[in-house]
Formats: sequence, structure tokens, C-alpha cells
Amino acid sequence: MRDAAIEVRALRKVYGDKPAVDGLDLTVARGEIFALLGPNGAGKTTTVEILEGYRQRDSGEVRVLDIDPGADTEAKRRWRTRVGIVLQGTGEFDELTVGEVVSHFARFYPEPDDPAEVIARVGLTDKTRARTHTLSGGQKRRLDVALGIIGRPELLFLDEPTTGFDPEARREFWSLIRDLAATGTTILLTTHYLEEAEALADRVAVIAGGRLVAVDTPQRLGNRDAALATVSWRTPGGDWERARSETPTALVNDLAGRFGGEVPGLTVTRPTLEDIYLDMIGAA
Ligand SMILES: Nc1ncnc2c1ncn2[C@@H]1O[C@H](COP(=O)(O)OP(=O)(O)OP(=O)(O)O)[C@@H](O)[C@H]1O
Repeated sequence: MRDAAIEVRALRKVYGDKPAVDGLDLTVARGEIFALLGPNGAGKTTTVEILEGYRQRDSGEVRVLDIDPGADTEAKRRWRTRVGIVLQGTGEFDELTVGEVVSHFARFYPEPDDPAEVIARVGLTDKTRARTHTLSGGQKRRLDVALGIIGRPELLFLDEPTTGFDPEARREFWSLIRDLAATGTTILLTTHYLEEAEALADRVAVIAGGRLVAVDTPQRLGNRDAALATVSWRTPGGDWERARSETPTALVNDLAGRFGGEVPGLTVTRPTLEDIYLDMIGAA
């Protein structure tokens, strides 16, 4: 693909005699928010760490911002400053304040963003002078994000970014990620929250057993857009009735006629991304 941020061909990584990644192909376009989904042990972390240059592959081709992250070259050292990684936890900086940690990390990059501006973007302005060990779990994750973006990365890796967030913090975080993407940052996200993938990702890839099972938009994954609707309602006797239908509007019309108006307990649903995902994983 032209203008790919990430290109992976036939990637393979074996631990002992067990493949963790087993012939994976992936392409992530520049500017895309791309989510990697898969059950525990599917090979997501192994893949992401190879892309980040922290793990060596056994075979296959990998280009990340046009550089081989497995190479040990001067170009690779410059490449590091173009890639942001949101790590889980900044424990060794417990005694420093939020402002100090962000300013400290800014010095590692040739053209860092303004620390106060980044702290504001992650919603921590009123914690600028707080020592990091006094932050809540959600606030610590925001600080992790601040450290991941202080160098103005072209590509940001986010590994399970909202684990432990309350629903409101999760939504605020999503809007922060969308703002980043709107400025052109490519984002590779791993998550176990299907609604997170649906809310954020332009495309999702499902991985199981180190192989790609499917890649598509959240709306089209597994032919979700063509899936039958389920109509359910309560009968006059109080039982629940359900029917799967290609023409749910006609069915609802028919029910409304039968009930002479309101249909008790009426719902019309289509499979959620989670339903589709669980079917795929089950089949894989
Ligand atoms: N350093 C290692 N040594 C040996 N085996 C490993 C190592 N790292 C990962 N594995 C194995 O490789 C497989 C893939 O692990 P990986 O961590 O990539 O999965 P994951 O998709 O990130 O899982 P999770 O959702 O649980 O984080 C697993 O079977 C795991 O046990």
C-alpha cells in the first residue's frame, strides 16, 4: 500500500517450538486508527513489540514508517523519536511531579511539544504540581499518554490504554485519541474492549493463534452489515418471542397490526461487534 505507516508480511516469531506469530500480514495506512483484537495469547503483544523494535522476529518483512524496526542502524535511532509508545506505568518517577516528568521526557526528542500544552490535552493541568505517586489509576494512564505524545510522534502505539478506566474517563480518553488522529497521527491500538474498537478504529484486525482471522471496518467485519436483525417482543401470555428477519420493518408492521398498536417489549437488534468477534474466535 502506498503511504503505509506499517507493513507486515509473513511475520513469524517462535518461542521454543511454539509459534506466537505465525505468518501474519498487516498493512496500516498513515493517519489510520487501527485496532488489533484477539484473545489472550493470540500474539498481539509479540507483534506490537516487534513493530516497536523491542523484540526480534524470526522471519518475515516489517516496515514501520519506512524503517525496519529490527535493524540496528543510525536511521533506526532517529526513527525512535518519530514513534510514540504508551507504556503502562512510570513507576520510577514516583517522587517527581507530573510537570517534571513530562518536561524530562521532552528532552529526549528533537522537536517536542510544549509540556504544559500536552498536560492540558490529557486533562491533567490541575495535577501539574502533584507527585506522580499521588495520581489515581486513570490519571496515571493519562500521564502515560502524555509521555507517549510529548515527542509529537507520527505513529503512536497504545496497548490496552483504558484498562481500569471508569466509563466517563474512557469516553474522555477516546476523544483525546480522536483529536490526536485528527492531527494526522497514526494509531495502533490493542484492546479487549470491543466497544472501544468500535468507537475509535477505522479498521480492526482479529488475530487468533498468531494468524490473521479477519480485517475490516468495525461496521463490516464478518459481514456484520448484512447480518439478519433479531426482533423480540412479549406475547399476550407474557412469554418472550424472537424472530430473525431480513425485513424487520415488515415484521414490526405486521406485529403492530396484530397487537393493534404498541408491541409489548419490542426490540430490534443486529449483532454487535462483540457478537461477531466471539463467533470468529470460536470458529478460529
Ligand atoms: N518471552 C516469551 N517467552 C515464551 N513465550 C512467550 C513469550 N512472550 C509471549 N509468549 C507466548 O506467545 C504467545 C503469544 O503471546 P502474546 O503476549 O503476544 O499474546 P497477546 O495476544 O498479547 O495476549 P494478551 O491478550 O493476553 O496480552 C503466548 O502463547 C505466550 O505464552
